[in-house]
Amino acid sequence: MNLPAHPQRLSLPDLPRALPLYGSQSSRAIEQRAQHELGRQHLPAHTLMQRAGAAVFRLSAALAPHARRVWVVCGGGNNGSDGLLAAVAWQQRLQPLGGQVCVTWLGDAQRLPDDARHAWALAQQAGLHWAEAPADGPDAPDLAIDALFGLGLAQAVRGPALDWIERLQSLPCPLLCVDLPSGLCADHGNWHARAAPTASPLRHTLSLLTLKPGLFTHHGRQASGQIWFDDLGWSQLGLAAPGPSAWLHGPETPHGMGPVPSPSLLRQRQHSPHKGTHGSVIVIGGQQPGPQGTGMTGAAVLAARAALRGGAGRVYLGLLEPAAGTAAAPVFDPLQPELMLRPAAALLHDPIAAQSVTVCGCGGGTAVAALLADVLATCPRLVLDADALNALAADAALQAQLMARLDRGWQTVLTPHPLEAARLLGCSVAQVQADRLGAAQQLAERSRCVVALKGSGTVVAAPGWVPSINPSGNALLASAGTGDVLAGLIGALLATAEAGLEATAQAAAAAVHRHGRCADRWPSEQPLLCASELLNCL
Ligand SMILES: NC(=O)C1=CN([C@@H]2O[C@H](COP(=O)(O)OP(=O)(O)OC[C@H]3O[C@@H](n4cnc5c(N)ncnc54)[C@H](O)[C@@H]3O)[C@@H](O)[C@H]2O)[C@@H](O)CC1
Ligand SMILES: Nc1ncnc2c1ncn2[C@@H]1O[C@H](COP(=O)(O)OP(=O)(O)O)[C@@H](O)[C@H]1O
Repeated sequence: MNLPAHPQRLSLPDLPRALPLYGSQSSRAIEQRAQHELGRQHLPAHTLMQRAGAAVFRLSAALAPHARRVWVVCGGGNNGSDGLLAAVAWQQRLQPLGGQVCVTWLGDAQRLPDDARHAWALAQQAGLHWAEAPADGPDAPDLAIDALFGLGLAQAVRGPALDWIERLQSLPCPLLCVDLPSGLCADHGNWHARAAPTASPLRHTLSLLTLKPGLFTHHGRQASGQIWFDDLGWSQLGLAAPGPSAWLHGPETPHGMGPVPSPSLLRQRQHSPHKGTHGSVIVIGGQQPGPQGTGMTGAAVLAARAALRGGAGRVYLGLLEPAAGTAAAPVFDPLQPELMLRPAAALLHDPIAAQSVTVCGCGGGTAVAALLADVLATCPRLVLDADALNALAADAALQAQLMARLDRGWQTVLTPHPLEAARLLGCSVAQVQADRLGAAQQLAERSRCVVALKGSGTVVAAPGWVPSINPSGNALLASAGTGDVLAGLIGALLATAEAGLEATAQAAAAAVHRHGRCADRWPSEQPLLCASELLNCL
């Protein structure tokens, strides 16, 4: 048998290059092409499945080399057949050692696809031990393989599989999920069983033939654990793949352009830059305390500081006017005196606005709505965040103004979290989360903007392009103010980017990646990362 190359450990977040992701439909098309080509080359029937089974066995043996009691849970489709072949290989290994493989099988022997029938026959010959559940106590499994459902999971799981999935995901031993964790939707990262699994360092997923987008967004990262990839020899077949459903962001950009130079690289290359070389950023936001005492000045300050730390040469902070009878705006930021504070309206009417990137909305409250038409009309390069997005969602005239910006060659980046995206799309948060790639793309097409839909696996989309999923970041970022830091950082990277939609999308994706990587590099002994600490890592 032609053995596949070793499974490759995906070292997130720093991939050497962007990786194509294929949803269930394109994965099946790729499988068909591979099967056809293998047949044309006169390789034996079931070669692909044999390779998949061998890859599962090999990786599981590497993860748990001393395992003696292996529980393999198999479904009645081809995911299950990969599991059955791995179970047979484990049986051959463990028999002389006195160990045991226990197989739980959910299938109908009368209605099996071709590959699965073959695997079933091999499993019968091997004399595996079949049971509804593994032993408990001292004989409990020390390795488990989840081969219940993969690409074929069509709807919410019902019946005994629900209990098996729950049990698999909570075992105190290493678990290898075949292709996808059973319960996870390959296309969207939705969870179709009971409660989505909590994170576990014992969990691994080996994605076969293709990498699927659902592994990297919504519930995907948490449910999959460490992700591995084996292309089952696809790259050696020399066949053209269909266009990817999405990209997993890497240093080579997803849309075929060269790498985006970071401001620090620019500085290294040039000897005599001046502050103008590194671009200017204006931050507009920070509603100040009104008569009720509520204010959000800090959000705009975070964004402005992030723009500075992100490499912008000059940063202006335009705080929204205080309401009559309330305290005057601060005149400078004592912790970051480099920031230049001006009233927001004055900045908008200064020629600086035409030459800068404007980040608008952080902590903007209700006050930002009054300025938004002016911002859309005067700022050629714009990042809209938070309350600017909410104001936009509530006003059709502003939306029309936003859409028209691209005709002037003006670029806009929208940075919604799922609730803001739902408001903009006129749907529910659940609908956004159920198809994050689709929601981001729809919003990008509708608004004619670059969109960064935030959350686990932030999606960056632009009109007419294949979206990308960001592989960096973690739940440490789930705290107030980290989004403001991201908005400021996008502003900084845009300030030195080329003009045009592609360069804008690249800069946004690069900023999202850098922001997430700070959280990934945060020392594990420090359990909390607040937004102002995040600033120090940019
Ligand atoms: N396409 C590929 O990329 C390759 C696929 N292989 C494996 O084959 C898998 C795809 O095989 P299949 O198409 O047979 O799909 P699966 O094996 O993932 O699932 C299909 C089976 O699950 C049942 N099922 C689906 N949803 C259910 C639900 N909600 N509740 C209960 N039962 C449900 C179906 O009736 C069917 O019996 C991949 O995930 C992978 O593991 C590998 O063998 C080789 C390459
Ligand atoms: N679980 C998570 N995994 C990765 N990134 C996350 C997670 N939760 C939040 N984030 C990131 O944290 C930031 C939060 O932004 P946002 O919701 O706008 O917060 P705020 O408005 O309080 O600043 C976004 O960049 C988002 O992608």
